[in-house]
Amino acid sequence: MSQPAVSFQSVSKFYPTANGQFQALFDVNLDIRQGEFLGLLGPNGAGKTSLIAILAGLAKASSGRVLVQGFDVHQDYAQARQRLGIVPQELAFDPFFTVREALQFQSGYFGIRNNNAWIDELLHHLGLSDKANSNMRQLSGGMKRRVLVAQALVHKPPIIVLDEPTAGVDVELRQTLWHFIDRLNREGHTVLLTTHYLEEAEALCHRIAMLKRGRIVALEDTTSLLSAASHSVLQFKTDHMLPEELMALARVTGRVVQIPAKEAGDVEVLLGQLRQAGVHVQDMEIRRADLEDVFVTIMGEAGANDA
Ligand SMILES: Nc1ncnc2c1ncn2[C@@H]1O[C@H](COP(=O)(O)OP(=O)(O)OP(=O)(O)O)[C@@H](O)[C@H]1O
Repeated sequence: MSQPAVSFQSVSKFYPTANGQFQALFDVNLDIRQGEFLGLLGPNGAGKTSLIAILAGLAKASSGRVLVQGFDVHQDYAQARQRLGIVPQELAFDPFFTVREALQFQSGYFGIRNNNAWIDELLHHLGLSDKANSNMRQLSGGMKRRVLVAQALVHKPPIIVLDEPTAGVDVELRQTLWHFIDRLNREGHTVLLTTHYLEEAEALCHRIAMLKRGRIVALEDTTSLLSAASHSVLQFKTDHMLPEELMALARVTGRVVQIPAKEAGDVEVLLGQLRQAGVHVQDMEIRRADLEDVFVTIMGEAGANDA
């Protein structure tokens, strides 16, 4: 098998806190294959940002190591960093640069001169061509986010790392971004994505890693993960309170209730329970489990005893 694009090897991370050491990552092992699109999912505080900060060389693992195409992110920092394009969560720019200057500056950081042809292509694909000469401070938040993506890609990195790139951005940018990233992935770039938008992960990622309280609790092809979750979901709307035994199983968002059902017989039982409790059900449907259902199930099961 060829060398992984990224290899996390027994990575642990402790943070000093007022109450002593806090362990954020526990012996994480994860290989990202060359050319794959891997989704790293986990609830708030699971350790995703810590893992990416270690990969980016911004934080040091307390133990273990991370290799980028065989280069250690600490010992061989420059070679590892050159291979990574990291789109960070937060927006930080020099407000006096124009968009093009910011991208030229970033190219210079990687020792690349005369990068204008690729910069033009990036601007075009990210819908920024008409902003090339605008000052960074004149751009909206969504436009700045596009520049962050362009900056991460100026040196055509083989590995693209996106840390919640679509948090709080509009549908148009999401579509532009995914179209472009998907194309780069098909051209051979490896992509690591963290996101809380499970629909995006389901649509884009070949493989999903799930992290819970600093441990990998699932690592599987997206399709196997979905087909292994053989259950269906009974979904309906209601204005009534559910009986306690169903409340424990259900995912409730406003008026929408979703309850896992393994077989057709279960649906009948559930409907019987609802009728008996006087719960009036509207817009009922039975659908296949999606990644969000799988995520909720795995997060509920995994490490339930180590809280
Ligand atoms: N500098 C720090 N000092 C102490 N604890 C920290 C520090 N950075 C992170 N943590 C803790 O480590 C754990 C993992 O945090 P991390 O930011 O990596 O999670 P995350 O999965 O990225 O979460 P989110 O989805 O909210 O961004 C959390 O419990 C967090 O409080």
